[in-house]
Amino acid sequence: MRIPSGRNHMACLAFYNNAGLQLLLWSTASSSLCSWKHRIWLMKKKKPMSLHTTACQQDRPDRNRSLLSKQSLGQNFLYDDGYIQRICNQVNFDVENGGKRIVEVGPGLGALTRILHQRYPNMTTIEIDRRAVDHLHSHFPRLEVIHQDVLSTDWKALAESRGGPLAVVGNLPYNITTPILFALIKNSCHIDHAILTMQLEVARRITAKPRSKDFGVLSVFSQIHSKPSILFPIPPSVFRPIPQVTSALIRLDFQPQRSTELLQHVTTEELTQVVRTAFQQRRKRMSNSLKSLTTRLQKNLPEDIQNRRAEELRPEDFIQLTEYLFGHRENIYIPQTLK
Ligand SMILES: C[S@@+](CC[C@H](N)C(=O)[O-])C[C@H]1O[C@@H](n2cnc3c(N)ncnc32)[C@H](O)[C@@H]1O
Repeated sequence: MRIPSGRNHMACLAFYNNAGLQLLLWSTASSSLCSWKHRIWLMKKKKPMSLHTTACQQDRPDRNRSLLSKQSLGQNFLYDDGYIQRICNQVNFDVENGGKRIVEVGPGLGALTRILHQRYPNMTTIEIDRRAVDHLHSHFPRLEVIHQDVLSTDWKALAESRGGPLAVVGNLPYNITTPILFALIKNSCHIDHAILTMQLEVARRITAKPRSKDFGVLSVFSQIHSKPSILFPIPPSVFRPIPQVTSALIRLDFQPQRSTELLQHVTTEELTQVVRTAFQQRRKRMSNSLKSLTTRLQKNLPEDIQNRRAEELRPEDFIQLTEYLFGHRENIYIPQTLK
């Protein structure tokens, strides 16, 4: 096979994901000059590049080639400028203080940070990956980067040090999305709102209504503590490596006053026991699904509730049910939810 030396005839670009499966190849040359043989030869010759690398993009911090993504840290980096801009456009908070109360979770290579930090110079970021922390320090010397596991964040202390409830933003590591959400919910009085990228499937569970298949534990707790809404879906193609699932940007407006009022007679532990037990067998009648709990608490469910299923109750109904089961109220009235 004749190997052409036609580097000047074409510009071929190849980048692989970390499994070496994704390949994008394009050519600016005419098809006659850029034969498939030539392309394959170039692909073999070229060492696989790490993510985010093209010759013209090396000056962009979020197109850095030295940081290979780690699946274990849920590193699917945002790659599409249109979506990066759309996500950043949703953030509008604490402008007068340079965004002192904005916290980005998992900034990674800085796809969102690059834009947010320009507008909010006093924002804070929390990142676990040492390589990303070093990268951020070198590209954004004035950026506040906390090198730690977001799950060990003391949200109360952070909010107090930043002057009030926070706006938490970020493209979440998908492997720990649910624990992060529960940590935010638990600290909802220190968080004003959150704008987060996550799997569409999780976003649907957060916003699901009773009697839908997605309605469950996450829906109940998210909706007691916040007003959640899906802002827009995000296709897999805008991330590198490309994930297998569609994502979504979601906004949760925390409502600490409302949740404190709703939860004044029950503890979170009591509510958690009831909701989790009920949803363990979501299709069963409550007389069955809650049997272990009612036996232990020596309570009989009112007849009206016995035949209902967990997925038919609204979040506030679970609070009433918990109050009743733990002896904080005599009667309960749970209306039938509309189909
Ligand atoms: C989905 S990537 C998002 C990166 C970047 N924001 C973007 O959109 O391109 C998730 C980021 O969270 C970081 N991360 C993963 N687990 C973390 C944890 N427990 N605490 C803090 N950061 C974490 C990863 O290192 C990674 O940078």
